[in-house]
Formats: sequence, C-alpha cells, structure tokens
Amino acid sequence: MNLGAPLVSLRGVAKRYATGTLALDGIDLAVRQGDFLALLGPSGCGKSTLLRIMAGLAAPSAGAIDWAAGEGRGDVGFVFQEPTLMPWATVLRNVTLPLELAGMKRAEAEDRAAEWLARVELGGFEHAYPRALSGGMKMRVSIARALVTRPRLLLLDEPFAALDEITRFRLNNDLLKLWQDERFTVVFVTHSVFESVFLAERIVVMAPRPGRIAQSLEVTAPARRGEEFRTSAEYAAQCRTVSHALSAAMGAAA
Ligand SMILES: Nc1ncnc2c1ncn2[C@@H]1O[C@H](COP(=O)(O)OP(=O)(O)OP(=O)(O)O)[C@@H](O)[C@H]1O
Repeated sequence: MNLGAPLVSLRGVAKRYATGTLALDGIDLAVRQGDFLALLGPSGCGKSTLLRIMAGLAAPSAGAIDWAAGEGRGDVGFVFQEPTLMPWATVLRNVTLPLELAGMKRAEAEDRAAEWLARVELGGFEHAYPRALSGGMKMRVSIARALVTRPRLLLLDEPFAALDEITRFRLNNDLLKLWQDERFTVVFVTHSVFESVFLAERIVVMAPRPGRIAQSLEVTAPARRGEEFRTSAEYAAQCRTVSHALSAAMGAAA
C-alpha cells in the first residue's frame, strides 16, 4: 500500500435522480490510501449518495471516478446504519458468506471469520444467532463481515447513529484501533461533529441543495486517540472549529 497516494479520486461528480433531485454537484474529492476521512453534513446533503457512488452501487450522472492501479470495486467493504445480518444464519455464517462467495473453502473461511470475530470482541459468539445479540454486537458482526475480505476501502454510512452513546464510544474506540493496526482506507459518514473529530484524520464538510463539498479540514490528534483525547481541550477546540464550518455550510445553503 502506498500510504498517502490517492486510492480513489472523484472529479466533477454529479448525481441527479430520476425524480429531478440534484443530490450531488461538482464533487472533487481524492481519498488517500490509509486515510480516515469523515463526510459530515446535514440530512439530505448527499452523503449516502456519494458513498454509494464510491461503492459502485449507484452511477454518477456526470464526472469521473478513478481508482489507483490495481484497485477496484471488489476491494470495497460497506457497513450500513442497519447491520443487515441474515437472521436465519449464525454469526459465523454471516461473516463467512463473503469469503465463500469469493470462492474460499468453507474450513478456511470459518477460520478467517472466527479470527475477525475475535478482533471485534465477539470471540465465543460464533454460533449465536443475530436475534440474541445487542445492537452494538450486531454492528460488530457487520464490521467483521465488511473487513473479513480485507478490502482496501471501508465505507461506513452512519454505522453507530442508532446506538446509545456508551456503545457508540466503545465502537469508535474499537474501530480506531482496527484502523490503526491495519491501515485500510476509511470513508465514514456521520451527522456528528464530535464523532468526526474523534475518528477522522480529515473531515469533509458537505452542504445541501445541491449536495457539494463546503470545506475540508485536517484533524490534529495524538497517534493513539483514546479517552484522554476525547476529554482534552484540543478536542473541544477542534469540535468548535468543525461546528462553525458546518454552521457556515448550512447557512450558505439556507
Ligand atoms: N433513490 C433516490 N431517488 C430520488 N431521490 C433520492 C434518492 N436517494 C436520495 N435521494 C435524494 O437525494 C438527496 C440526498 O440524499 P442522501 O440520502 O444522499 O443524503 P444524506 O446526506 O445521506 O442524508 P441522510 O443523512 O438523511 O441520510 C435528498 O434530497 C434525497 O431525498
């Protein structure tokens, strides 16, 4: 992996839905390899649309998307706000499925899936069914399922928005640790200024009608972010800056 070089670049990307809504316009964005990028903006500014275009789940109506050589859509993992697990299958089966679909033998896929379940703190839950798990645990399964194929790009669409604050903080910490250990590239959609500053290296603030990029801000933080960073004056100051940027983006749109 060539850390810092663009993994995927969007140039002049626009999306108009059949309804006539211009969800995105003039999006220029380069996602660097190994980066943790947050897309922050109010409801309706096109964050999900942008993520779906990066995943190849939706086509842009204008503009171009370029992937670094050797990378492609097959290298994308997606985590949705809803964990979207198969209710009739065990946790282990849910996580082995993408590997088996990629042609891996069952035994090897199960070993690999068990390893990722342990990494998201779900060792011992392999044979549980999704209904027996809490919301946070289901989200952990969803993250393991997205990472088990070792994608170069992990896209997360407000993954923790439906969880209580304590669970969200824990998942934030654990996702950061995985990212610090593995350095896959992340694009993380959120409404939360606090979450974006805690997690991201770079925050792209979006504005609505039409969805566009209002500002891009770098976050400065210690190499290992933890509870100390979350309660620091430095964190509070950056949250204030990002909050102002978001208000300005929304004000300009109003
Ligand atoms: N399939 C669709 N058909 C028509 N319009 C759509 C479709 N999906 C999204 N839109 C519209 O495009 C705009 C951007 O939606 P999108 O879901 O990308 O925004 P968002 O920033 O992710 O919002 P939220 O935070 O509420 O999920 C909105 O006006 C939305 O109504």
